[in-house]
Amino acid sequence: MLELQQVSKTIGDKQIVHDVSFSLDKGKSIGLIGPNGAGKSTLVKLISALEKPSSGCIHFFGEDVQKWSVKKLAQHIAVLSQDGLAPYPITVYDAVLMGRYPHLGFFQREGKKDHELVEDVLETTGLSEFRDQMLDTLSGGERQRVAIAKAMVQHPQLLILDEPTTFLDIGHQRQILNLVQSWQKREGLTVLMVLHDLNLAAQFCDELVLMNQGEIVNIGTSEQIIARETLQSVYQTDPEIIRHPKSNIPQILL
Ligand SMILES: Nc1ncnc2c1ncn2[C@@H]1O[C@H](COP(=O)(O)OP(=O)(O)OP(=O)(O)O)[C@@H](O)[C@H]1O
Repeated sequence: MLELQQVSKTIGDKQIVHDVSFSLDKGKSIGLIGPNGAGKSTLVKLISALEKPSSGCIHFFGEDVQKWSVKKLAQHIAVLSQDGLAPYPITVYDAVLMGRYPHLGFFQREGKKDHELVEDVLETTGLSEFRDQMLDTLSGGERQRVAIAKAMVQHPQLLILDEPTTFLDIGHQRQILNLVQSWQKREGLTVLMVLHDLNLAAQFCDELVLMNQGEIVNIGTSEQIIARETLQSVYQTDPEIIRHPKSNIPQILL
């Protein structure tokens, strides 16, 4: 569904992303991990066509995303940044409804179906009680949930999340990732998320792509990637690897 072929990005004389190739199947989730400055956010900007690669190509269902209009991009790909939605003075309901805009025609107003969808999604995301509250009065965690709700009504095929848990407490981290995971399983959503927390990445992603210095170091399951030698060389630290008592997934103790 998503395929990157030898994608590179150079800014000035600095090569930020170098020769990156991987593919992502429909309905799967990939965790993009790696140390600070590895090139993860830059790669996300390239995939979501916010930036152009210097060389290589990115295909979505066989089409070059760089050639897509902004509207077509928004119909297929939703991107969530780490701080969620900007705190504009509009209600939660209106902010979520904006997720329908890419699907409306020129000058077309939202219809009954759009409003029903917003109601459903507010319910699913536990936001019904906030529907009339202004976005700029919400906490960071609540705003992040509104961003997920808006992405849900946008109905993308690919959801990209750049560090979605940065400003969230552990309860809300789990809540957001559970929401994304159940959406993925329910509707076959494809997910690409940048995560610094390797324990969450191991628990919530089907596959991990480990980057360092602009390049892919390794791609595999958490079993393959969350291994002492692999992490030691990339992160310059010596973590203990243990097993999650319930899921048996490898987890890191620093
Ligand atoms: N516009 C730019 N001009 C120059 N250098 C840039 C630019 N954008 C990114 N970089 C550099 O590219 C490298 C990769 O940045 P990027 O933000 O993609 O890394 P990252 O893996 O997301 O890092 P972090 O985990 O710290 O967010 C960094 O060294 C950064 O300074």
